[in-house]
Amino acid sequence: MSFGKQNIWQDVSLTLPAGEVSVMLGPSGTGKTVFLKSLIGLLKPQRGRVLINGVDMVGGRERDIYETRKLFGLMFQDGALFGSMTLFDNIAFPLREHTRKRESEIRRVVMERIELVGLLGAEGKLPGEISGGMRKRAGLARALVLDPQIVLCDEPDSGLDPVRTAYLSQLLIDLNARIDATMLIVTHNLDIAATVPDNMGMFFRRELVTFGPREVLLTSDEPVVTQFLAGRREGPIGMSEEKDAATLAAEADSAPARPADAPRVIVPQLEPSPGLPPRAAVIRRRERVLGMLDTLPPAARAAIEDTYARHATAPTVPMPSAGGGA
Ligand SMILES: Nc1ncnc2c1ncn2[C@@H]1O[C@H](COP(=O)(O)OP(=O)(O)OP(=O)(O)O)[C@@H](O)[C@H]1O
Repeated sequence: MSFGKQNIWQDVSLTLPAGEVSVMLGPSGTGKTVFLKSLIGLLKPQRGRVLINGVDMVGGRERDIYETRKLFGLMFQDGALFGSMTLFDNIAFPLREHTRKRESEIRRVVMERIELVGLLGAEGKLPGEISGGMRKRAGLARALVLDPQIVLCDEPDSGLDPVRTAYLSQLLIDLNARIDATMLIVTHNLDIAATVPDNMGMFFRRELVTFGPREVLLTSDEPVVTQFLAGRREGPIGMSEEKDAATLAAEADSAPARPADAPRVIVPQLEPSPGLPPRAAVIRRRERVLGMLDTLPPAARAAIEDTYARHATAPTVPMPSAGGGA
């Protein structure tokens, strides 16, 4: 994928596991948003394919691409709401644009989604009258009105405080339990990364460094991954994305010795709130991941075996249900 002479990334190859939640990490400017836009055919890489239900979103017929786009729910960074419309009208917008549903049916769907994201009572407000967290949840509600099979969220946490981010994490997992959609979340938030996804990937140096079960990235020894997860200055990621070899060497000389291979603790993944159905993705993922164990690095394998050995008895991670006025 390039813009003029600027190469953003290349050789990106992955399959998003159906119905599972995946998170994409990577320093700023590595092309994560460009990647999301490529998935829906809004940006077209010079080479390669993006197959969604057999339709190539890069080289396919525009008509097919247009139809396939309806499978997606998109939540962009700022919620991308129309400032002059109430939350209700904002959330109803895709239904009015893309369907011939009657107003009474639109009202039913919109109110259901508003309840899902914990915004009941705020439907008559304008985007400017509510907090950033509420705007994000409204953006999520709007992404859900057309019953998407694939949900793409671009930095849903940006600008949220840690508590709101925790609510949002729970909301994303609850959503997956309810609608069983394939979800891809781009985030810089390490708490979301640690607790939400089934799978994780990372962009760096114009490529996809890794993509696979969460345990692979969370136990990875790749310097770029460990630096990112620890939020350290020392490492290959610099202020303008990449450090040169001389800076790295100087850093290595002056760096205090780090404790040798301190065991990495993998935080348990969030479970749906009480009262919700279990996530269908969990069962599918278990089979898929156990089937690929032999291909994974030893640390990831051990972590996965450990997770599944404890899973039957593991307590759920208690989180309050998403609600309240973020
Ligand atoms: N339509 C476009 N035309 C030209 N350049 C673009 C376009 N869209 C994105 N870029 C460039 O592509 C690069 C990657 O941008 P992108 O927004 O995908 O990064 P990102 O990884 O999502 O960053 P961040 O984490 O900061 O949001 C940037 O250098 C950006 O300027």
